[in-house]
Amino acid sequence: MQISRILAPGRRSYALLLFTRTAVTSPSSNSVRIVEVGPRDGLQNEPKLLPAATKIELIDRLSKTGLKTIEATSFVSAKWVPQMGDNTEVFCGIRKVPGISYPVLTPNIKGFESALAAGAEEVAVFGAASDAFSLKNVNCTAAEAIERFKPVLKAAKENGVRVRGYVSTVVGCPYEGAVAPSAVVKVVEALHEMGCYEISLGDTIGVGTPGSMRRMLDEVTRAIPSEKLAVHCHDTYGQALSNILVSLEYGIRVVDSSVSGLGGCPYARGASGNAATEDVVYMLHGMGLNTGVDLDKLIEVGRFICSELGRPSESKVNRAWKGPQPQKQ
Ligand SMILES: CC(C)(COP(=O)([O-])OP(=O)([O-])OC[C@H]1O[C@@H](n2cnc3c(N)ncnc32)[C@H](O)[C@@H]1OP(=O)([O-])[O-])[C@@H](O)C(=O)NCCC(=O)NCCSC(=O)C[C@@](C)(O)CC(=O)[O-]
Repeated sequence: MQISRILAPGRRSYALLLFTRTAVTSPSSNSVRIVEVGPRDGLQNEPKLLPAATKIELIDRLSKTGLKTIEATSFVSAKWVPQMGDNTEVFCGIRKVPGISYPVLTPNIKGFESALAAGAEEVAVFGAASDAFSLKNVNCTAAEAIERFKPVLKAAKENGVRVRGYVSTVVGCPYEGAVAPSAVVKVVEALHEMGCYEISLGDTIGVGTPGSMRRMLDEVTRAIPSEKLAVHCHDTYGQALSNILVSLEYGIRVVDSSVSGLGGCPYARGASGNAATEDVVYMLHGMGLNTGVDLDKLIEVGRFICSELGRPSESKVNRAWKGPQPQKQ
């Protein structure tokens, strides 16, 4: 699979072409699951409080696009992230479609208990590979955050709730700069051992490049199988799609993205939105990979939320879209 590793650096573009062919012809690797993070990651940084009804409508519309995972909200402190203060109202207000998972973020047992009371069946804990970011984001070090997750994982197991894990700052930290792959491995292994069914690798501030992603993925995929991994690429430096392509090369088949590229982390200054879901889906479909997402419907949802927010879409595909492309005869 990782053809680039056996080719000289100058020949890596050929490697990607070869990889694309491999992916298209191998049925087992032909599908990619998109984790839509727009309603949570996309909106958490919005300075103006959005009505819960708009968030509910966004999620309900996303539920009709073919997406199978839609991160709905987070059960964090409203003092820290005011935009998520309506978590219970939003979570209870959405029309849950059978077959779609609606995970919510829970930083500690308090958040987990509130999420459980609201009826959550999947939660996500979020750690980081750098202490400085962790301290700003959740007010404790990376190692202390892992300790806070232990009771969450225990309670989740007792209640039949699935837990996803996040690792932020996997290639760069807004406060510490470049992050060593070994620091990422440490947190990934801890989350994996603790029982997270999947671990999402977050380039929180979008500074990664195919080079730094490869260096990080070389080590992480040696520690745990790529089937357990997802990528979460912000697009601050315009590298998100390239970085997602690299992760596909490593066998990763779960990609986080945000409709119309909404988002950013309130505790990572300068971070822009995630890779836009429309752009990711367009790229994957163009590679012959299946996402189950109806791009036309997704475009409409992107236009809906951007009109609610009063700004243009960050998705190039959404801005350019003129309807479905003609099919080859
Ligand atoms: C984690 C805490 C709560 C620690 O905050 P703390 O102040 O250290 O917490 P504490 O345990 O000392 O409690 C202080 C107060 O918060 C309350 N509290 C305590 N826990 C909760 C909770 N779960 N829900 C609601 N309230 C809570 C608690 O009850 C108490 O209330 P008070 O007595 O002052 O009235 C805080 O730092 C926090 O909420 N941080 C949120 C950070 C956040 O949401 N960041 C964005 C998400 S992460 C992200 O975007 C990155 C990601 C995932 O997308 C991947 C990537 O891009 O890299």
